[in-house]
Amino acid sequence: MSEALFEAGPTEVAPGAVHVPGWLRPDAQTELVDLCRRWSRGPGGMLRHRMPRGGEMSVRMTSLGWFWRPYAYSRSLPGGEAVRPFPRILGELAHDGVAAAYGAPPPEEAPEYDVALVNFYDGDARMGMHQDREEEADAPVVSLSLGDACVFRFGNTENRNRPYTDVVLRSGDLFVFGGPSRMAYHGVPRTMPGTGPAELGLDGRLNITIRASGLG
Ligand SMILES: O=C(O)CCC(=O)C(=O)O
Ligand SMILES: [Fe+2]
Repeated sequence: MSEALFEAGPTEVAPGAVHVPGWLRPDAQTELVDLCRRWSRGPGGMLRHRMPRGGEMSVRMTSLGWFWRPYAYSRSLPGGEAVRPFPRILGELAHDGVAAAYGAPPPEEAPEYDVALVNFYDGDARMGMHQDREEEADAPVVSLSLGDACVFRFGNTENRNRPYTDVVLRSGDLFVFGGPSRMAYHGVPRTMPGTGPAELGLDGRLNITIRASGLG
């Protein structure tokens, strides 16, 4: 029997880390892929960042709201150009995503979502285990996946190693990590080329993480 016969609800992978499969309807996925294409054309474009030790990331990335590079945010792009403003739709998706994952929207006084990183993975791209720690606010990170599925490794807050849980993130899935899991190490050991919905017309995987920078 195919597992697709069962409509999976939210699953808590670790305290404060919740996976909601199939959260984005197909038309919302299409709209987001179109927006990602527009955002990736600039300013800034899709960059493969250089790591402090010299290697290049295999993932291509564009920043919205604040510019991220290993390992800091800045207000403008390296050339001095302004970063593309944080799109209102991503603020709404972050709010609704927190509500869907936790069963309650962010509290009134919660820090404002103001930055998003758009990651593009071709079939060979991956992301090593890391913490999202450049933010100064403790709001949950809201992650949306589009296109090819991937293995998302969600670990512990101590180090890059076990214990961790491997979760398959598919197109339209929501993953929220906050509270005791906000500083958990996580990464993408591999994608699964050719597994995205054909109608998206996307060769590869896009991931959008929406965050509160706390940088004001
Ligand atoms: O691609 C993903 O699912 C995770 C991306 C991520 O961890 C990040 O952008 O910091
Ligand atoms: Fe991350």
